[in-house]
Amino acid sequence: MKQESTAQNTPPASPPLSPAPSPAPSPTPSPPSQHPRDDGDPQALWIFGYGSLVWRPDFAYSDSRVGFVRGYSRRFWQGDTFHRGSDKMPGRVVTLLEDHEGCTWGVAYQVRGEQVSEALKYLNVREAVLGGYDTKEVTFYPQDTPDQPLKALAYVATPQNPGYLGPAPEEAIATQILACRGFSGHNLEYLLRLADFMQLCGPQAQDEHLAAIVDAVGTMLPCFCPTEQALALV
Ligand SMILES: N[C@@H](CCC(=O)N[C@@H](CS)C(=O)NCC(=O)O)C(=O)O
Repeated sequence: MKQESTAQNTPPASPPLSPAPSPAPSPTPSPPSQHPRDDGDPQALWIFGYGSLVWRPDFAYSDSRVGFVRGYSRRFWQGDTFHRGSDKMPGRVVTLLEDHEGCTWGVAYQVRGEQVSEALKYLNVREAVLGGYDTKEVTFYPQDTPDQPLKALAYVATPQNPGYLGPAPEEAIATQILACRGFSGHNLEYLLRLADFMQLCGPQAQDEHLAAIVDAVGTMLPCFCPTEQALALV
């Protein structure tokens, strides 16, 4: 799926949100040479998104593919006190859990030339500095060519990071999502945009954890009687 190499690219899921808040000066990310390279183009790098990167990459890329990674499941187990929550009310965002039976759908973005260092510099702030994520090499299977997998870089929040919240009943996660918002918007928007993307991927892309949280939110919303103050937060 060819994209113009501009930061205004619209990934296959839905148009990007308003630009992320301008990041604070970031520590120098690890040199790109340490990251998985595209065999076809050694200057290129694929970056796998499975959460907000699916609908708002906010970095320039040359190409994108919808597809999946095997051996991981997506879980709303990472706390977030910046993008979708606050120190007092941390939101919940996704990470990847190693799961032999797991399969997680998302979007891989190809960055080339100068895009590589720009993307890594930006993501280092958005994901690592502000989000507590670490980088990990994964094997990405494009939906259209699963027999031609790609090495890609993913940002994963491990249990060792201070923001990690870990497992909770889906109903509790839904309640937390309904109550939280941060600098990038309401946590509910994060959930529903991800659910929208999974809808677009078609029936072969299932995420029971995500679906259970969306169902729990749907059950709660009618009796979620926000106070005037709570409405002001949405
Ligand atoms: N690393 C995952 C999750 C990324 C994610 O959701 N990170 C949060 C940081 S806590 C973020 O960037 N949020 C921006 C937003 O919520 O719009 C991905 O590849 O999409």
